[in-house]
Amino acid sequence: MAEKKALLVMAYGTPYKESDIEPYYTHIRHGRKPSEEALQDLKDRYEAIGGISPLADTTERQAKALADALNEQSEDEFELFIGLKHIHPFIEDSVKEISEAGIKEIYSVVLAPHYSNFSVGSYNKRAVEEAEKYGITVKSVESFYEQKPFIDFWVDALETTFEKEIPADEADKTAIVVSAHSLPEKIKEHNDPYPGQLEATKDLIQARFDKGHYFVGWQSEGNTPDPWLGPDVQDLTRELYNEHGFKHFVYIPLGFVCEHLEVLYDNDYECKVVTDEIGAVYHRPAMPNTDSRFIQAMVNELIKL
Ligand SMILES: CC1=C(CCC(=O)O)c2cc3nc(cc4[nH]c(cc5[nH]c(cc1n2)c(C)c5CCC(=O)O)c(CCC(=O)O)c4C)C(CCC(=O)O)=C3C
Ligand SMILES: [Fe+2]
Repeated sequence: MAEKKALLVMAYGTPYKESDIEPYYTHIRHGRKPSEEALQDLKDRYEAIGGISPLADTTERQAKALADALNEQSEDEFELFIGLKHIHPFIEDSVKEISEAGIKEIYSVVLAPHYSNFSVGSYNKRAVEEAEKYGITVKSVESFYEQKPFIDFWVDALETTFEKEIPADEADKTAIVVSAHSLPEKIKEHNDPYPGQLEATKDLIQARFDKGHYFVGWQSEGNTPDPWLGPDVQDLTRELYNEHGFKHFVYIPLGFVCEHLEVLYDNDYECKVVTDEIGAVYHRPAMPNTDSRFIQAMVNELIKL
């Protein structure tokens, strides 16, 4: 039998308890402490979604579902390790653990569908740099947004939303807002594939579900002076209402893979403030979480490596 391999599932990470918020935020800011005001603002947002984020638990369930599906479908045997970007277990800690387990080959995937040098690229780089210290090889999934089961998931989510929540004669008065986490606009200078991949995801979904009107937006931009990719989903909502008078807004934040702060606050609270203000109806289908189609999209990419 072939030697056991490591499946390294990487994700953003979230505070486990309130006292983790400050070190977590400091890590996101590359070691610079946030101001008291910015820290309080983040604490208030976690408080507004119920104290802490469901992300830690969901990441674990997603990783386990992925490892199970991969082990069922692959001839190789994979042992699961989780490595996080901004809190323990950090990516480097997990790679060290893999070396201590005597495993020589890592297959890695980030729980994010699109590739940017700034996001998925930086996770992969951290894994590779640490693995090199131990003579471990790393093969990485770079993206999975094009995978048919991933598109199936979102097409089905839209079909269900239109069927259950939007009267047939109002489908034409509906905006579908496709979004991902914004990144600094300067990524475009280096031909980063991220904006094009979000646009392509929209096209793949639209080719299979052609009700409503599609728009691409960006959300959750950081608090820095440099310009970020836009339009921001809140501004876009207002603009679309002013131009077209849409009655329904369906948000599909498909750059994310589960309900967490960015979805529960930036969409479900902030975008809803705008739809309430203009008198339109807010819709946000459930996120993939452990849906088997989402899991299969990642399995298909891992098996190709
Ligand atoms: C591309 C990208 C993804 C998607 C891909 C991936 O998943 O990797 C993502 C996901 C997430 N981002 C998250 C949380 C945060 N991101 C922040 C700040 C930032 N994110 C950035 C990028 C991304 N972030 C950037 C460029 C910054 C600015 C940093 C700077 O200052 O240069 C901040 C600081 C405060 C604020 O700005 O809100 C927080 C709290 C959570 C966890 C939510 C939870 O706990 O439920 C998740 C899944
Ligand atoms: Fe973030």
